[in-house]
Amino acid sequence: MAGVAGRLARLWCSGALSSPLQVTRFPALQLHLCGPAMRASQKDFENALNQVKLLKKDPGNEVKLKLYALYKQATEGPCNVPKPGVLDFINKAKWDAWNALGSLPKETARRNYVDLVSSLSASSESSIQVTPAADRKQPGSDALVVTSQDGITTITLNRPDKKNALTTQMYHDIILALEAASKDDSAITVLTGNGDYYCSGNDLTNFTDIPPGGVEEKARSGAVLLRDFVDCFIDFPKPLVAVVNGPAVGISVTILGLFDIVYATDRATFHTPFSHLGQSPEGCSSYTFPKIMGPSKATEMLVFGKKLTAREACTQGLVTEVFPDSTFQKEVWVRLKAYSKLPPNAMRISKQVIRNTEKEKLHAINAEESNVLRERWLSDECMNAVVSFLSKKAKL
Ligand SMILES: CCCC/C=C/CC(=O)SCCNC(=O)CCNC(=O)[C@H](O)C(C)(C)COP(=O)(O)OP(=O)(O)OC[C@H]1O[C@@H](n2cnc3c(N)ncnc32)[C@H](O)[C@@H]1OP(=O)(O)O
Repeated sequence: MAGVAGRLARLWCSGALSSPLQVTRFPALQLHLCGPAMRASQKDFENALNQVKLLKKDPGNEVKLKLYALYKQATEGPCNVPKPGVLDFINKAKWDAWNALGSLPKETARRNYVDLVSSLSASSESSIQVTPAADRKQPGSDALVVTSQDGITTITLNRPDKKNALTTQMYHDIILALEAASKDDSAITVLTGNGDYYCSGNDLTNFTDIPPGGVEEKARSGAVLLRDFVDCFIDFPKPLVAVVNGPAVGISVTILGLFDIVYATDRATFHTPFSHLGQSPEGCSSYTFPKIMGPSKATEMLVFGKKLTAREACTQGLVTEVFPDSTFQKEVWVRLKAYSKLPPNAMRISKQVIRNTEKEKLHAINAEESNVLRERWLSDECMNAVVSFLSKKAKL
């Protein structure tokens, strides 16, 4: 059984158990009948499906099986598929869990799924808010989770096993999420990460997906994507807040100069090792960093790759405020919820007054940085650095 549990845990981590599993064997999680007044709406159910992706603690295999069974019952009804063979351990465990729900009505399964996820979230110390805006289209993959609640739209990088490195798909999804957030009824937008890292920057495996046009075409399309991505941050009309939950690397650091507020845990570090990687600064940092911290401190970071602690980054103006890691999530979300109740139009207009004079300049800088980086990506220095990382010879 330990072997099966281990394999299930690995499958869970890999996302292969697409939707998790509750059952009769666990009295603490008894299923209950509910009347119309206690119905879980489809929206509640979808929220719970999103919420489960953001659990900070692994809930364990038994709970995952319960989630799986409830999900299947809620979406497909009673189990009437053939029982897997005895040696097909994983599918048999899943089938047993689903089958144990018998003729439990779909609606009750849905309610129980929502309740179970809610109890798990309450005990997982996660203070990420996870109600999607009613009409928001969710990103194409689980690597980005967009939620909206209490006047705050939160975009969460959700690849904790890869330190939230940004894939090409994630850049596209963040662009779409920012466009949607700029038009939704939230007052504030937040970018944060799930897991121990905020973000480890560009996913270096992005460089391995070479199109038929070769590396030149790859560099060209990368530069266009980079420019579009950074343009969205330059133009974002509402207060934009980074909740930096852990170390930040590369482009996740450089774009902080385009945020309005940066809150960081004292566990966070800020690292832009562009020379080490044969690359050059992006995210308008060649302009914003010298402006924020003065040219020599900016040079230490952007040219020599000096890694800053959260407190150093705060002293130098890149970070607004640093919080102890133990109270970080609680303190930050209490603060943001209070800010989100301020009149939204006034906040938007005040941001414009502060930022608009710089916009044209920032767009020009973004275009220039993207062009320079396009050349850099074709350099031996950059290619060697990427190959070293991918062959596990080098790490920052
Ligand atoms: C189109 C726009 C382009 C914009 C360009 C932006 C430029 C940049 O962002 S430059 C910065 C690029 N980032 C890096 O160079 C970071 C590389 N990663 C590391 O050095 C280390 O992974 C780490 C210091 C971040 C963490 O080290 P740690 O020992 O704690 O964990 P690992 O075992 O190394 O990582 C776990 C897992 O995650 C994978 N991973 C982490 N970061 C990246 C990344 N940036 N790209 C691809 N993969 C990454 C790492 O390989 C591990 O994967 P496996 O478990 O499969 O080995």
